[in-house]
Amino acid sequence: MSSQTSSGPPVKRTSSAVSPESVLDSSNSSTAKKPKIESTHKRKSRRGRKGSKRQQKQRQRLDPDPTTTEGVLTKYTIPLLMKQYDNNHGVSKDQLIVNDGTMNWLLKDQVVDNVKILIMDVQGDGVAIVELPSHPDKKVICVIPFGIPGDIVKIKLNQLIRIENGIGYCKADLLHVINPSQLRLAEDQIPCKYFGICSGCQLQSLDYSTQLQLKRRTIVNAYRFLMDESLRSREKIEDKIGQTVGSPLLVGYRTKLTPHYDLLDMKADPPKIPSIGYEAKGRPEWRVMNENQTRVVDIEDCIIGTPIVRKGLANERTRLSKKFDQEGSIGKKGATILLREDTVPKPDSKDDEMNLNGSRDTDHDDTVSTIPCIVKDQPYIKTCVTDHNSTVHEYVNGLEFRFLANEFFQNNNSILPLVIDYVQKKLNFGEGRDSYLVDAYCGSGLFSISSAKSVKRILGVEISAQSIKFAKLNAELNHIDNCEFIAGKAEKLFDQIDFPRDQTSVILDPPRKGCDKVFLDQLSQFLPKRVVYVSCNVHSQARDIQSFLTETENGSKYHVESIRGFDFFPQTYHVESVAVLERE
Ligand SMILES: C[S@@+](CC[C@H](N)C(=O)[O-])C[C@H]1O[C@@H](n2cnc3c(N)ncnc32)[C@H](O)[C@@H]1O
Repeated sequence: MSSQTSSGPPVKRTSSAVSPESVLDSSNSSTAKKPKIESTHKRKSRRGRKGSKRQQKQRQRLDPDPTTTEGVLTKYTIPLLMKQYDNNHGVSKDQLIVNDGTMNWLLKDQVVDNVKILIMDVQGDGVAIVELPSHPDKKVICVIPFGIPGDIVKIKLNQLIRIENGIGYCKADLLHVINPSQLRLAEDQIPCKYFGICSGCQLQSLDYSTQLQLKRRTIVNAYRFLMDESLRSREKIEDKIGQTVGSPLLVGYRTKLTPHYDLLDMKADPPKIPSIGYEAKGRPEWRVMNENQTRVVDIEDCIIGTPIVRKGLANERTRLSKKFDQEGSIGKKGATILLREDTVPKPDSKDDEMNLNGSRDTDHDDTVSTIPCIVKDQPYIKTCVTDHNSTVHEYVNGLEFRFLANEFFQNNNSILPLVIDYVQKKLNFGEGRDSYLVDAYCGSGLFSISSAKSVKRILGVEISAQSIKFAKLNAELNHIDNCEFIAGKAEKLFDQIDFPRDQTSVILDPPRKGCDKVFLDQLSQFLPKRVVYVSCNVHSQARDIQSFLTETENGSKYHVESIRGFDFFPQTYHVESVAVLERE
């Protein structure tokens, strides 16, 4: 590790001991106040009854859903930090800035030196308690994107946000790393030049093993926060949370990117071509500082995209730039660009190749850009699809999946074989295909079709009629005749299920908000042998598992068998969590 940041003189690393385990220290969390948890649909109807949209937004800001990143920050991380600070430093929380509506303009733009980052929040931002030069008797909690625990940094205060009990926390920009944490990688080891400016990735300045440990810690903390202490200790939850499984690809893994641009840029006088990329985050001097930084960072290349998606980004940027030169605009709507990898058999002739669906290289004879690959020992090619309504083809463990380009499909093809293998083991199908599988929130049938050979019958349910159409097609393409798929809300499956419960396993893979209470109640009444809950939001997963085990008819007959993270999105804070419930 080098001991130098990108700008300024050589610096010494901080001597304070910082282990990956303390990246988000939660040692006192068992005493943190547990939030009052309401299921998502209850919150919605409560909101629906009261007030205008503005009032609802205001209330949401003051009382965010505890399963959202803002909810975790304000209801768990900040109270925990205050408690630790209280204990360790003898500083009363009376000294913290209260946001009474007058403080915002006093704080804004203050530059503070020698700020020590104490912990990292669930979104990968550093959090510190900052002594204010303007108010020597006061302190303010600051959330500092790209700060790492143990860093000593220079920051600029930004917006003060009011949370529970009038306490405020301040968003701040990391201006300069004065003394880097032991965890921080040297500048030249950070893979992307936009890191620190672009909001897309949060963890590139940590090595991969630290990223994985951090993601396990996110899961541990989510269960500490959202599950009752008595249930946690009865279930020995923390002992059951395994090491997070890494992605085989650390960059070049994302089969879908959706960069966007700001239409307002074109309204300037004279109009200018908008930046195409991702939202800007922070205004760092510690990385490349662009004086004219716009709301969207202009990204020429995104290293987490697969090679063909990266090529697609370059093509689309050239195409839009030419369009702007000719027409003075790149369009009035559709400010998001879809780039999705498609894998198809290599066409026999050049003519067929010209007719392929995919982004074209307008700098080189307008041909569709392709990258050769091998699928099932045959020559295939990859293209980058940009049309939302195109059918996309993807191969997982030799099985073919088709789906609409703008519908859901997992975005990291490299980790899917590991996840599918793990999930199938946990679904614990018996010998001789006498098991049954229910696939709730099944999308275009990834888990069903991957499991079809091991079970007698499968029933999948999914709210998107388009995805169900493709799930049926995918079963046919892979010569599978024991899967049935129905369109509708997940609970619809209980209307028609006739599987023997003792031989049935259920896989759930809901969207970020998690499951509805009505679904969990019916799942419990159905009483399957096993439940494997795959989630892209471990906080809603923890809430749902707490609710299933303690509030549903048969919940007490289940116990948590294991919980394990899978890193679908290296370099970002996201983690996918797979929890397994087993009936006694
Ligand atoms: C995270 S994706 C999982 C898809 C699939 N398991 C896969 O891996 O490809 C969640 C899916 O749930 C669907 N969905 C959202 N709300 C639903 C509901 N209430 N009932 C059934 N499906 C729903 C979405 O359309 C989406 O396809």
